[in-house]
Amino acid sequence: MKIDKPTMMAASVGGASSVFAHLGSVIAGAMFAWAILQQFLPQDLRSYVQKYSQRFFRYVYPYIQITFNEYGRERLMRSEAYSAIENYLSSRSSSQAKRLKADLVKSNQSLVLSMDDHEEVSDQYNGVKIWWACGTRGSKVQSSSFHGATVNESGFYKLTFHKMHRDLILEQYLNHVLRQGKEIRFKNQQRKLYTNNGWFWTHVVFEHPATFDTLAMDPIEKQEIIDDLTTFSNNEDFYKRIGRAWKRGYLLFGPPGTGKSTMIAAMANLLNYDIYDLELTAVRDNTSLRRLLIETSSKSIIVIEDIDCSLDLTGQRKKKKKAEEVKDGEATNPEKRVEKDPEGEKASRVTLSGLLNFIDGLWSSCGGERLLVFTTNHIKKLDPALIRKGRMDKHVELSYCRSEAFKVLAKNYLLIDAHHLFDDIGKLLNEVDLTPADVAEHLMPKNASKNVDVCLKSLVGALEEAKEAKLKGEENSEEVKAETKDMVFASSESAESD
Ligand SMILES: Nc1ncnc2c1ncn2[C@@H]1O[C@H](COP(=O)(O)OP(=O)(O)OP(=O)(O)O)[C@@H](O)[C@H]1O
Repeated sequence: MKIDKPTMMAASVGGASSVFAHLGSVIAGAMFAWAILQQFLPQDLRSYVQKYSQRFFRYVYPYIQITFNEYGRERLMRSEAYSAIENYLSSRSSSQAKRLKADLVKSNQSLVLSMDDHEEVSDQYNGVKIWWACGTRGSKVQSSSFHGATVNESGFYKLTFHKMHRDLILEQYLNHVLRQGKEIRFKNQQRKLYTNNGWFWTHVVFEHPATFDTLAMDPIEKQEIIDDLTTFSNNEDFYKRIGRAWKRGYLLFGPPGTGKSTMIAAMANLLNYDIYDLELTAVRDNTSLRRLLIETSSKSIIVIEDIDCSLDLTGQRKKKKKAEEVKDGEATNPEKRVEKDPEGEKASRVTLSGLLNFIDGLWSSCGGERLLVFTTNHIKKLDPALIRKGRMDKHVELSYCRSEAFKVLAKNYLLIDAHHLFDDIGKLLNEVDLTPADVAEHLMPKNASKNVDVCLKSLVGALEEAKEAKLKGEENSEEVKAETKDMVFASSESAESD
């Protein structure tokens, strides 16, 4: 059965004016009769008539309407449902509505269209037709304040459908609209990079260009990570079914300059997630940590970089280890030491158990889609409780640049897939340890013409130097070993003769 909404059952264009004239006189007549009746009918009888006329109207009018307001009663926050509907209707509005509103998103790069007030569009769901109308309540009130006008306007969407489809619309269609609308919003939305300033977050627009295509690492391992991430992101129902919070922990480890931060940016770009870069040393205590983490939104990556340096996560205060860390840590990554805020470290009382309680407990009650990523240059320094499976589900080692990873860098930096120096470079890279950051430095354009040969020869030179230094180092250590052996042998001989 084909159902048409009454407002859409307009007569043909030719008879429209006579229909409206007739309708107008009927309404005017009814209003006049009602006004007269109100004069003479007693109060009780009047409300009785009102009640039954409404019932009658409901009975003959077979449509249900639902209104979604832009703001709640407090007018503080824009309703999420309203935004989701606006996004969901965007494509239908641009193809059906005659009057549209336009908005710019993503640094003015893309235009989002929505229907203007009093426009109406239709939608189909499982063969059922649905109508959406848009309107505004209130008005712009001119005020004498410095800002000129106070906006009291609030938009709304009105959904109309036949009452025989009530269950389908309420149980399935509305969920479908909200879910799709949120997805569209995430795609259009600019991603943000949040950092914590003490116990509150501040953010900037996140525009890191790294992707998994530009990340230099073993291609098989890379594909595994991409599959793992996309499976995680598409599996809300699975997590619900098995009763687990929709979260996944990644531990990225490896020497400095091997691409841990770059991989986090690539993850965010792949999944369209925001990043929350949590600086633990700036968090005073476990309560502040909990507050910060509760404020993180769904579809986000919460990152704790250099977790081994962030805090003493064995539950002891940082002070004890400070001398030791400065001694062995500065050699591996001097920059990190400079970044450390001694004030923050003094003030921070975040403990390992506070962090673990959050990872295990809090997310389960918050719901939402979140990745937790820890990075470290020294995996052995970490407490095993922190990185056990279930907390850190996937351990990814980012290591020195080998020939496969080099090919990715050459393609990105020099736009080449092959070169006669590739074989030599591949062999040398397998013999010495150079980080992708070091290799990339040699592939940066040396002059305006971006000479490929110059770049690759510079890399070969650096690799040969590194090989020579390695061989020398090995020879020296052999000599030292031999000398030590001789000394041990001599001292044991003298001990025996004694
Ligand atoms: N695997 C990689 N693929 C592509 N580029 C890389 C890779 N590793 C490093 N780089 C380049 O080197 C620079 C430093 O890399 P990145 O900051 O990601 O390393 P990191 O492992 O996080 O280092 P750290 O431990 O010091 O934080 C980046 O700007 C990036 O361009």
